[in-house]
Amino acid sequence: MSPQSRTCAVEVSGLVKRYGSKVAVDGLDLTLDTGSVLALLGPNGAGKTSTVEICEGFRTADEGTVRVLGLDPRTQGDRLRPRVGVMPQGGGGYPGVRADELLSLIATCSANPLDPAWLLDVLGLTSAVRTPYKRLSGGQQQRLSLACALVGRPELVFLDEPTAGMDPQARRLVWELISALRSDGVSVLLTTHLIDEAEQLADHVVIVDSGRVVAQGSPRELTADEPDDQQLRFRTRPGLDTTLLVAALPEGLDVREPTQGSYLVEGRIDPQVVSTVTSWCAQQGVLAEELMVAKRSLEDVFLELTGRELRS
Ligand SMILES: Nc1ncnc2c1ncn2[C@@H]1O[C@H](COP(=O)(O)OP(=O)(O)OP(=O)(O)O)[C@@H](O)[C@H]1O
Repeated sequence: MSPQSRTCAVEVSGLVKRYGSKVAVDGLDLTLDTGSVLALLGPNGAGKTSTVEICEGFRTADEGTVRVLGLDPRTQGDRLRPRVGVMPQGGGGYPGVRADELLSLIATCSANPLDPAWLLDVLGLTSAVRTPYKRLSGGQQQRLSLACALVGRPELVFLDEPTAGMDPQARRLVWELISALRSDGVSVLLTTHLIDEAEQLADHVVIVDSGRVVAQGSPRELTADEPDDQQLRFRTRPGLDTTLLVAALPEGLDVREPTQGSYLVEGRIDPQVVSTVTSWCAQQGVLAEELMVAKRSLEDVFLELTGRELRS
């Protein structure tokens, strides 16, 4: 898409959100292109939900500007609501309401809703339609919440941790649905702390930590899928002196032991490098276990940028 024809579903600039002395969002910028999927990826407490809830109009920003479908969510919410779907974190249904009742109620608020029965079927909830909300499993509540976000045929959906608490099968189903939304031209802004979710779904990933953007780009850009930017990983006895290995490897390759017994060789990995590493291990009298060559993951990118693991 040329820059001229690019349109934005969400534009956030210089966003700041404070709770008392706590700065939850600290000058955050992001842009969601129309018809694409943006993943806001970060650890617990990074400021993802605060950002999304400001975009949804549920919270007020302390500083910065937010435009959603060209409108201000705080003052023009009435015009936005019919066009936007929201899946909040943690469900939010009334304890006694049945799945079909809740979805039908929300459908009546829309001018041209999807068929609730069809949507419940797509989301694998047909057997639970008459179950009260409080008796649904966490994963079923999540899927019902997603159905509520989608039943009004929104142009834009906000999904806050959409697959939290789901089993792998349900997670796969939701991923397929999000991909289908994208194919239909719906814009999606989702939050997640799951690397694979961001990698699988997102056109654009914004990595946040402590309320700030630490990196952003497509998953491919962020992991720099270049031949010179690979890793050879293996596990063996902790604390080996890698000086001789570094000397035996071609210039430009780096060897580290980031966690005990887990070794990383970084740079251009070719067959000769693999051979040198296994020979060195043999000289040390150790076996290189779980040896693999891979590109950098988003997890590695996060670790490099923040010095912490994403799940911490
Ligand atoms: N209503 C509130 N009052 C006070 N502090 C809050 C409030 N809401 C969030 N915070 C704090 O602001 C910071 C950012 O929280 P936020 O929920 O936006 O992050 P998050 O990235 O969505 O985290 P999670 O993945 O756990 O949902 C956290 O330190 C949190 O404790």
